[in-house]
Amino acid sequence: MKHILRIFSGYWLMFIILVGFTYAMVMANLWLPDKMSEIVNNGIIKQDMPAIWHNGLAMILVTAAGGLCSIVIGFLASRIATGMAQKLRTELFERVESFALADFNKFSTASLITRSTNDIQQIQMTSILLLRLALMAPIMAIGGLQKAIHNAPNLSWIIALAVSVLLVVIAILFVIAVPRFKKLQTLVDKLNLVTRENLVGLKVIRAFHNEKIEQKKFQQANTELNKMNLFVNRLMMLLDPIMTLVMNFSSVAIVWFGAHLISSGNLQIGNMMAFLEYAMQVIISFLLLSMVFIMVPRAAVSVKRVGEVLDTLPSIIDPQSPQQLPNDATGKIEFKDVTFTYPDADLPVLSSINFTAEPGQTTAFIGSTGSGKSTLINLIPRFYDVSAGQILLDRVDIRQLKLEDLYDQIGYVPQKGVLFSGTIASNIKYGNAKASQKLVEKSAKIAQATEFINELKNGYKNDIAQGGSNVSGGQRQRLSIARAIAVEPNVYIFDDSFSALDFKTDAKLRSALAKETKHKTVLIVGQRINTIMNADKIIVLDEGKIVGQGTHQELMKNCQVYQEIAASQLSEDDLQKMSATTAKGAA
Ligand SMILES: Nc1ncnc2c1ncn2[C@@H]1O[C@H](COP(=O)(O)OP(=O)(O)OP(=O)(O)O)[C@@H](O)[C@H]1O
Repeated sequence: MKHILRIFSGYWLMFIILVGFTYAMVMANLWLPDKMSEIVNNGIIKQDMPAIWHNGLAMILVTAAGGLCSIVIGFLASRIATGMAQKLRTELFERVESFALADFNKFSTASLITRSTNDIQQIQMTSILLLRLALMAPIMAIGGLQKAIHNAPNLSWIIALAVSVLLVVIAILFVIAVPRFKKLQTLVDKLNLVTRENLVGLKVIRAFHNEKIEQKKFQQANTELNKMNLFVNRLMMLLDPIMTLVMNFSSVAIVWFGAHLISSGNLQIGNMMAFLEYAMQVIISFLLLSMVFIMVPRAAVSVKRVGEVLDTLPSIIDPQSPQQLPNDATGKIEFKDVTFTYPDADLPVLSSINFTAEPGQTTAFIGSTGSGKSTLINLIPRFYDVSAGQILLDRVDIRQLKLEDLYDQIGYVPQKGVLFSGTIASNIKYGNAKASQKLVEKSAKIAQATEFINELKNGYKNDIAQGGSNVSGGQRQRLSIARAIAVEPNVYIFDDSFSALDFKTDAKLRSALAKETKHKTVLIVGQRINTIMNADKIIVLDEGKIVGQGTHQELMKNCQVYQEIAASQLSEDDLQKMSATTAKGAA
C-alpha cells in the first residue's frame, strides 16, 4: 500500500480539486428534492405559478451544475487513476529489469506479466471507483439522512430497515467473495503460464503432434478461470435484484405510511416526495459504499502482488564505495577458491575453482553436460554472485566494481543468440550505442555476418523481428557475436556460441576473431574438443570441480576425464594423428 500512497501523493492537487467538485455535486443533488417539495407545497397546492417557475428554473440550473461537476469528477478520477497505473507499470518494469537471475526465480515470468498488466488494471479500475464513489457516497448518505429526517422524521425507520437489510446481504456476499478474488488472480497467472509455454514451444508441440494434449491443458486452465469468474460475477449480480427489491419495497412503504401521515395532517405531500428522494439517495449511497468495500479487497490482492515485486530489492547492485579498475586494465580474470550454490539448491554446483585467464590468451572450458561450465562463466558478468571465494578482474573483486564498469569490460555471447526487435544495426549497437557505422561494419565483418547482411534488401537497416525470428539460428549467433565485438571489451565470453555455425564459417570467424582479440582475454565454453583444442589453456570440469588444466597436449597426457572426452568425440585416426603431433612437438 505504501507504493500506492507514494505514487498517489504526486496527485494531491488534482485530488483536492476532485474533493471540491464532489462536495459541490453532492450538495446540488441534496438541494433538489427540497426545491421539489417547495414546488409541490407552495406552487402546485397553493396554485402559485411564479413559485413553480422560480423554483423550477433554479432546479434546472442546479441540475446542470451538478452534471458539470460529475463530468469534471469523472475526468479527474480517470486522470489520477490512469496516471498512477502508468507510473506503477513503469516502476514495476524498471524493478524487474534490475533483478538478478536469482531474484527472477522468486516469481514466474507468467506471474510477472500478470502483475504488470492484469493486476495493475485491477488497481486502476478500483482507483477510479474509489475516487468517484468512495468520497461521494458518505457525504450523500449523511446529508440525505439529515434531510430525510428533517422532512419526515416519522418515516425514518423505513430507511434504517432498508439499509440494515442491504448491509446484511452485502456482508454475506463479502465473506463469500473476498477469498475468491485471490484465487482469481492466481488462476489468471496459471492461464498466462500455459499460454506462454505454448507460444514459446509451438514448434516442438507441432513436431511431436501434441496439440491435443496442450489444448487440454489450456482448456483446463481456461475452464477453471471461467468457473471462478462466473461464480464471482453471479454472486455480484445478485446485488442488482436485491437492491431493486429493497428500493421498491422502501418506496411502497414510504408512500403507504406517508399517505396515512398526510391524511392525518401530520405530513405535507411535498415533504413526503422529498423524503422519498432522500431515502433513495441514502440507500444508493450505502449500496455504492458496499460496492467499494467489495472492490477494495479485490484490488488489495493486486496491490499486494504488485508490492511484492516492488519490495524485492535486486540482490546484485552497485557497491556502496565502488573501486576503480586500474588505468592499465587488460581484462585479466582470476578465480580464487570459488564455490557456488544456486539459490534453493542444497549442494554447490561449483567448488574450489581456481584459475587465471590471461589477456592475450584463450581459456576454454570443457566437461560433460551439467558439469557447471555455463554456471562458471555466468559468474563473471555477475548474473549470480559467488557463494564463497572471489573473482578478480584486473586484481579488483568484481563485487567492488560498479556494474556499469564491469559490463563495459565484457563482451558476452550467450549459448542461444538473442536479438531484439529493431534493425540489424540497432542490434549490433545494442551494447555500445555510440558505436560508429564503421565499427558496426567491422564487427559484422569479424563475425562473418557481412555476407548475409549485404544480401538483405536494406542491409544494416533491415528489420529484425521480435526475438530475431526472421533470421536463421547461425545468423542470430553471428549477430550476437558482432554485438559483443562492437562493445570493444577487454574480456570476451563465448558460451558455446559457435554451435550453430557451419564448419567453414566457424573457421573463418575464429581466425578473424583471433586477430581482433590478440590482446584480450577470451573465455570459451565448448562442447566439442576440436573447437577448443587450440586454446592456450583448457580447463576440464567434472561435477563442478576442476579436474585438469593445461594445453590440449598436456591434458591428453595427464587428464583422464579429458582423455575420455577425446576418446568419445574423436576417431582412432584423429587420436593417432594428434599423438604423433604431440610427440613431434615434445621432441
Ligand atoms: N537456475 C538454476 N537453478 C538451479 N540449478 C541450476 C540452474 N541452472 C543450472 N543448474 C544446475 O547446475 C548444474 C550445472 O549446469 P550448467 O548449465 O552450468 O552446466 P553446463 O556444463 O554448462 O551444461 P551444458 O553443457 O549442458 O550446457 C546442472 O546440474 C544444472 O542442473
